[in-house]
Amino acid sequence: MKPYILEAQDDGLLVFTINRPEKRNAINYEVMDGLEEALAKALEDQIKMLVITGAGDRAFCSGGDLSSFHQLRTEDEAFEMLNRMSAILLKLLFLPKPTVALMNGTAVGGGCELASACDFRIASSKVLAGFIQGTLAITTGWGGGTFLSEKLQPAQAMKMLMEAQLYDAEQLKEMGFLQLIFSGDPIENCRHFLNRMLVLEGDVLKAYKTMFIKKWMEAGVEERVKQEVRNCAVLWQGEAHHRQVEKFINRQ
Ligand SMILES: CC[C@@H](C(=O)O)C(=O)SCCNC(=O)CCNC(=O)[C@H](O)C(C)(C)COP(=O)(O)OP(=O)(O)OC[C@H]1O[C@@H](n2cnc3c(N)ncnc32)[C@H](O)[C@@H]1OP(=O)(O)O
Repeated sequence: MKPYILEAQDDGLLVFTINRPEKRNAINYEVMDGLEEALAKALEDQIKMLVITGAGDRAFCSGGDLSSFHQLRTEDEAFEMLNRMSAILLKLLFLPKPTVALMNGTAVGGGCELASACDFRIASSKVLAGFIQGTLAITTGWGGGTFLSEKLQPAQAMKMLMEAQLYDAEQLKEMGFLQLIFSGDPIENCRHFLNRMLVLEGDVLKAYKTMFIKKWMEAGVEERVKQEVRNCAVLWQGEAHHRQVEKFINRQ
């Protein structure tokens, strides 16, 4: 089974689906390859918007693939992976077209970082989501902390990062993380959410998005993400982090 699906639809939507439901759509290197492919495809003229979602109804994305990334022991090894994924998420943030995290299910850790890089987050009413990295004795390491601090009120962003817990859909909307809670078919609800935007010319959408990109560039987002990656890589090599990940991997 291919770990991702990329589908360009007639109305200009490009839909990227992480297709690892049995691993709760955890991100491994193949999913990263897929995201890079999607971001290149999204630049084509006929594409108006990019939607990112997960297969199945359990998870949007459970973050980094812990079995695979647990092999990375040192700061340098962690840095390489974190740096690659942060570059992907920066590209997503700076994509000159609107992007949507269509949260069909739970989003944990890096799954929330992926969602934070998108312009809109809409979620099924059953969703739980949170930046639980703190419980693994690391911080966000893909740029998500920086993105969140640009998108939420500072105190809300800080609370979400520092509490390192999962919240339900109502709480996420209240905090400003979600723009819409839906029940029923995710893609139908996503189309409904995007209806009015999709009828506009692609150049209009692009011009508005560019205004925000300029703001983020002026706010030094790129440099702040680099610092976030470096900080996380240092924590990654600590014993406390490896111990917590082993606990998850070896749980019964
Ligand atoms: C590494 C980057 C870092 C960052 O920079 O942000 C992070 O992403 S840190 C966060 C890493 N993610 C996690 O800690 C989440 C771990 N997973 C869970 O807490 C739960 O699985 C879930 C996401 C809440 C879903 O729970 P549930 O629906 O009950 O499913 P299971 O727990 O039974 O899992 C089913 C299956 O999937 C495997 N799985 C789940 N998440 C991951 C993951 N992140 N990496 C690898 N594999 C994962 C889990 O091991 C089960 O597999 P099997 O035992 O083989 O069935």
